[in-house]
Amino acid sequence: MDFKKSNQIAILGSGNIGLSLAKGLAQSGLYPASSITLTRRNIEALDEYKFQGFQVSADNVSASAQADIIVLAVLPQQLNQVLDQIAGQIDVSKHLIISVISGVSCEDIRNRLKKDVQVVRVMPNTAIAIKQSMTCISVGNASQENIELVKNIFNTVGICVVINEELMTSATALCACGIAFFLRSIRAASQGGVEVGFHAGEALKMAAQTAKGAADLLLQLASHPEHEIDKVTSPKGCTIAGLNEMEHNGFSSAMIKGIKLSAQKAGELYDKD
Ligand SMILES: NC(=O)C1=CN([C@@H]2O[C@H](COP(=O)(O)OP(=O)(O)OC[C@H]3O[C@@H](n4cnc5c(N)ncnc54)[C@H](O)[C@@H]3O)[C@@H](O)[C@H]2O)C=CC1
Ligand SMILES: O=C(O)[C@@H]1CCC=N1
Repeated sequence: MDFKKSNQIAILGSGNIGLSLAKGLAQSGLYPASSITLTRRNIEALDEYKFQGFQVSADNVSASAQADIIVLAVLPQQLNQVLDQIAGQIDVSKHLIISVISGVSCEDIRNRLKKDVQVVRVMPNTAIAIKQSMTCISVGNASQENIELVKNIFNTVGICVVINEELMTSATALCACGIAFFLRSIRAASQGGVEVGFHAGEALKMAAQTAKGAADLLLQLASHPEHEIDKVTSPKGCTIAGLNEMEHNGFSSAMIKGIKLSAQKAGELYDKD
């Protein structure tokens, strides 16, 4: 199968992640807006995207028939209805299915759709809208050519890694939910900043840039967090005082427990029947 840039993508379920993906793809230049069909039940909510050149539709069946790549981006509890709708349209020699749905295996989708259709499971995060997603991929039964195609797409809108499918719910917690966890940390830091004297707007900007700098220290220097922390904590200084106070209040423990619970919950979202 030869998927070219001009080929058609249908995103079934254009909510938060579906639209973030659409924005990232169009911004990347890999797929122009005109090659992407966005579906949802109430298409008036997509007027802004129609204006930007995306195709919009309430009809999953015709959108799937016209597409080469079908992205499943509805909630787990909405999936079976969508799969049953489009099953008759699936052409195994043409279609590639990309599912971003948490807790649903490639096999679950093949069992409901068509046994031999190629399905890849992908877990992006909302930073895909600005081409900064950490995306995990499990390749299912896809051909090497389609695996390369999917890797190319998700490397264009961020960074992707291929992982075993049994780790996909863990990836959901760490990377997809992770966006919310880090955003809440930044928000909390900004609230601390207000307590020590800054206006809310400037505190948020200062906290966000500080978080970005911390992440880039790790990414650009391939450094370990504790190595970088050791450089900040002067003996008897204010950093270690603040850091230890946070740890006494369960900072690391709260993050670890939250990620574990999210991963567990991600595995319980889909009811096959
Ligand atoms: N929000 C996120 O950051 C991420 C979400 N996911 C997964 O993506 C999926 C969607 O999540 P969200 O975007 O957060 O949910 P959402 O509720 O914002 O989006 C789902 C969209 O599907 C539409 N929809 C429902 N039934 C439909 C149907 N029959 N035909 C067409 N459209 C239909 C809804 O109107 C809604 O716009 C979930 O399965 C979630 O696990 C995966 C990675 C990240
Ligand atoms: O909260 C959720 O269930 C979805 C999956 C990952 C991010 N949002």
